Amino acid sequence: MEAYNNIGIRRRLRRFFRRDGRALIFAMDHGFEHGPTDFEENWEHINPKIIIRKVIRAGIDGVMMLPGIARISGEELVGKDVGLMIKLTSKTELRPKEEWLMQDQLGFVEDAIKLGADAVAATVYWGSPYEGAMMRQFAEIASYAHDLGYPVVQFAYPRGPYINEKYGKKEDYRVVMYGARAAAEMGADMIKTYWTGSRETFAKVVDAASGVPVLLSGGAKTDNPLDFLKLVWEVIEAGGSGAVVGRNIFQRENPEPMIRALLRVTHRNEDPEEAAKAEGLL
Ligand SMILES: O=C(COP(=O)(O)O)[C@@H](O)[C@H](O)[C@H](O)COP(=O)(O)O
Repeated sequence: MEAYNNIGIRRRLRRFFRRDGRALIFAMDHGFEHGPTDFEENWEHINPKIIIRKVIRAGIDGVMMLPGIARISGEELVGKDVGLMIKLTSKTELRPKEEWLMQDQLGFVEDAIKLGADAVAATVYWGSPYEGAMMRQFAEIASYAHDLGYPVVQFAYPRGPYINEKYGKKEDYRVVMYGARAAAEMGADMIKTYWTGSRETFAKVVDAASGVPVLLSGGAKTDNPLDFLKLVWEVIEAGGSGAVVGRNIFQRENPEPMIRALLRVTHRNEDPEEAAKAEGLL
């Protein structure tokens, strides 16, 4: 059993990562996690079928979404060479603010498998008063998924009152590094986390994960596409394994050139300015 499920995990992880060990993954959980207003900049992308068609056409390596979005846009993914990651925890911003530090389970590993997932994902807010509940939730998802040969991705986000008190912000490299390390120690197969502000500090986060791939969590859309390309370039230079990007893709009217430029930076180590020029972004 052990040998079988290990092979399953490795094969399924490769559906996201190219031979260079890097991946560009499109994130579309915002309608739930931030609310549909995130799509107002480019309203047609509220329809997952439309944006998923575009990101696949541009050559994205993988997509990440909640179970219902995978159900709605499922046809777009059939027969396509793209990894599917289903996220099984979330929270809305409608709940009382004191509970924003918790993500709850909204689906099950079996649901993700039925939808054709290649990996499942769950968030842990390291430093939250609900940290223990999210650890338990992650452990249950991981134990079940690993038994069946499915990789598990942790969105390892430091977030909580003591972090702000002690370090000033959740992006301080010491706490991002701590979260990534905790995710690796829990048995995550891939880690998604925040930018720490510099290549040197992000490299320490990568070191702390000790071989578990660390991907950037994109963040808010930058006005200038070049700024975001530069950020992803820094991640790659720091030893990061790529990026999981939502708003910098779906909030752009024409996301395909941006995706192609991101792929150039991620997989060809292309200079961000050259990549932007090549795709007509400058
Ligand atoms: O993790 C998320 C939210 O994080 P957040 O609480 O906004 O820090 C997701 O909704 C997104 O998948 C993630 O932020 C990646 O999308 P972008 O940040 O690139 O839009």
